[in-house]
Formats: sequence, structure tokens, C-alpha cells
Amino acid sequence: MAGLLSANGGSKKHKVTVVGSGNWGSTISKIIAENTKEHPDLFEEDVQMWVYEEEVTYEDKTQKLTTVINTHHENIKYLPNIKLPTNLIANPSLEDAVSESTILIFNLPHQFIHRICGQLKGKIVPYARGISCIKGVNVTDEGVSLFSEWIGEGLGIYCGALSGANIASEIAAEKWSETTVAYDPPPMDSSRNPSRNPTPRSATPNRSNNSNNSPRASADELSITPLADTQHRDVRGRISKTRLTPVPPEYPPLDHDTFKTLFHRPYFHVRMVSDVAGVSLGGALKNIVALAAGFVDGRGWGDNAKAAIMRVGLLEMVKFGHEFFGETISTGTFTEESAGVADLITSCSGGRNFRCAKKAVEKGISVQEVEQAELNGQKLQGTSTAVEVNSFLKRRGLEQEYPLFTAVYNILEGRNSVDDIPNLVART
Ligand SMILES: NC(=O)C1=CN([C@@H]2O[C@H](COP(=O)(O)OP(=O)(O)OC[C@H]3O[C@@H](n4cnc5c(N)ncnc54)[C@H](O)[C@@H]3O)[C@@H](O)[C@H]2O)C=CC1
Ligand SMILES: O=C(CO)COP(=O)(O)O
Repeated sequence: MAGLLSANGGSKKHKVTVVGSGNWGSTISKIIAENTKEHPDLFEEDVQMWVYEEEVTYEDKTQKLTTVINTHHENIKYLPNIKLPTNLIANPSLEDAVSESTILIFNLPHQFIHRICGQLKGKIVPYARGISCIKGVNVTDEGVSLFSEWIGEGLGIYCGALSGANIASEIAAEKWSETTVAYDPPPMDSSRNPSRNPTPRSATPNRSNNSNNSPRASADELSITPLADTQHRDVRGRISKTRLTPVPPEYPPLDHDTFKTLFHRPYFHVRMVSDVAGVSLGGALKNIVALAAGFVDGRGWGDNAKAAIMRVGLLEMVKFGHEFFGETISTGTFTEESAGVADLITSCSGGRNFRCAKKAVEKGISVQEVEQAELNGQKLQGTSTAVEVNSFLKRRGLEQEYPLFTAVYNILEGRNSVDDIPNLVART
């Protein structure tokens, strides 16, 4: 593969920055830094990792977290006991960390991304491309959007997504897992070497008319008129308002081969797909289902109840995807990929949302109280996603169509109890 990539590459190398350094952020940074070292034809060896600076106690001294990471090559707060590669550089300055980077990996709890993207505007190179590892959705008055969409539109770049059955601590310890990377190269990038990419999903206009979230694609969009040089289709199949700047030819192409090389490790197997919406939604919605699995497990109902939660949860995830993202979503992403059913299973078995929900029921306290007491600064995504998805459904009068998502929200709010779940989801 290296020979082919060199032959297609240019004189410059991609600089990679990971925005975020939590449990998963540090793990993905480790993977990437291992790969940039092994592929000097494609990437600069040093990888920048932006760290939200804080003070930590190390060897009886109060020190900055970035200093500890850069000196001892360990993120002692969010990924303790894992050696990080020496070519991974912790940087407390967001602006400096992303300067001249052509590949931006977004990996932080979803509640912080708005502020961080605001700070990034105008600070990145216009031809950068992104991958979002964030598991959550963005809900506004206009509707629900994915962080890959939101980052792409906000920063004027194209952004794909990485998601899978990926409990960070296992991957950091180099135990085998799979993941799904969704990237639908914009035509101006894939035209550099079409044979290295699958048929783009964006070549097929979205003919769906069942989305009450996003406007239908216009007649113009549905026509097969070729896109202008700087245009691409968004994850819903519409012509994106964002005008992209092509990746300069001096750089190796940013396509499926390059992203696979960036993420694939012997212990972290990557499958590349083009369904950015399906991959992003799978990662976000399974967190609500994992809370429900924790609730019934905490109640002592055992594996049959948990399997029932996963069945109903998967159905609601697929229904949500088709209802609000139309035909651009592939059911197979949920049923066949790591980002779908596999992530659902692992999250309902050992994820933080599952564990905290379970303990909350066992102790008779709130999930937030368990999060505060047990996670040492790590953040649950399921609780806020349950609230956000509920507010989106409620505004459209659709709560009853998604009985499990609604039950989880109502249990978090104290309006339902775990004992209500069987009857609430009985129709599904
Ligand atoms: N941890 C895991 O096993 C996995 C997590 N994910 C997803 O990855 C994303 C990131 O999660 P983690 O890396 O696990 O984060 P985490 O749960 O470890 O969160 C802590 C991170 O948030 C940062 N932070 C705290 N306050 C902040 C502020 N005010 N502004 C900006 N950053 C602040 C901390 O510095 C730290 O880096 C989430 O969307 C999560 O769902 C995905 C797969 C696995
Ligand atoms: O996304 C995850 C596993 O794929 C991790 O889930 P938690 O955030 O619930 O730990």
C-alpha cells in the first residue's frame, strides 16, 4: 500500500491534530501517532493533541496536565497506565495545535464542541478535512443535525465520522476491536484518483420526501447536473451551501485509503463506508439505549430484559435515522457495521452510560450523581442526548412513536420508573 500511496502522493505531508484528549481522545491520538510514525510518506510524524488544560497532582506535585503528558507520555487523568507514543504532543493552545493541520480529528464530549468550533473559525487551513469521533447529536430549533454536518458547515470543510464498538480502555490496552469510518470524499478530492474510492453516496441524489426535519432536495438538486468544482452533497444528499477548497495537489489525496492508513492498527480494524449519517447516528442514539440497559440490569432483571431493550432500541435507532435523514441512511449501517449493532451490544454490556445507569438504580440515586462520583471528570453522553432527542421529538409530537427513547428521558426526569418500561415499549 505504501508504494501506491507514494506514487499518488505529492511533496507535502498531512499534519494531523486531534481536538480533545479525554478517555477516547487520548486513545485515538495514540493510534494515530503510531500510524503517522509508520507512514512518513503520507503524514508528518508528530501529532498534535489539543488538551483542555487543567492542574493534576503527579509525584506529589501540582502540575499542568500537558506537562505531565509531554514529560511522562501518559494522560494520568483520563487514560492512566497507558504509555502514549513520544511523537504525540500535548498542546494547551487550540490555535497553535491546529495551525497548518490538513487533518482534524474531533474527539471531545459533545457539550464542548460548540465553543471549540467557534474558536477554530478562521484559524484552520481552508483545505483541511475532518473526522468526528463525537457520539451525540446537535439539536436546535431548526431540527437535529450531526456533529459531522455541524463541524463541516461551521468551519467550511468536509467532515466524516468514526464510530464503533469502541470502549476506549480496551483499545488503549491493544485488545482487538473493529470500528467504522464513514467518509464520502467530496468530488473534487475523489476525482484525483477515483479507483481508490467506492462509488460515492453523494453521486445519488436523495429522493426521500419523508423527512420533516430537513427540506426536500430541490428539483435542481435532484437533477443529475454535475456539481461545480467546489460543490459537494451533504449527508442528506442536498447540494451543500459550503463551498470547499480543494486539497492542494502537493498533498497525498485525502480518500478512503489515506484515512484507513491513519486509523487501522493490528488491534483496531477499520471498515471504510460512505454513510456518514448512519455512522454518526448509531453512535449517538445507542447511548440512550445503553442507559435503558443499565436501568433494567440495575433492577436485577437479567439478560433477557437487556436483550429486549437492545431489540427495541435498535428498531428506534433505525426508524429515527430513516425518518429524519431519509434515504441517505443505509439500514445496513445499523445492522451490519461496528458503528451499529456492535456498538449497541458493547455499550449495553460495559459502557459508562450502562454502568452509571445500573449503579443509579442499585443505589437509588440519580445517574448524574453517579457520574460525578465515579468518572473522575469523564462525561456521559447518553443523559444529554436523551434530553436533546426528547426535545426534538416533543416539538414534533412524536414522543409516542419512540417509546424507549421517551421512557429513558422520563426516567431521568423522575416521571417514570424502571418498572414502567415493559408496558411503555409493549407495542414495539
Ligand atoms: N470513552 C470511550 O470509551 C468512548 C467515547 N466515545 C466518544 O468520544 C467523545 C469524547 O469522549 P472521551 O474522550 O471519552 O471524553 P471524556 O468523557 O474522557 O471527557 C473528558 C474530556 O473533556 C474535557 N473537558 C472537560 N471540561 C471541558 C471544557 N470546559 N471544555 C472542553 N473540554 C473539556 C476534558 O479535558 C477531557 O479531555 C464522546 O462523544 C464519547 O461519546 C466514543 C467511543 C468510546
Ligand atoms: O461509545 C462507547 C463504546 O463504543 C463508550 O460508551 P460510553 O460512553 O457509555 O462508555
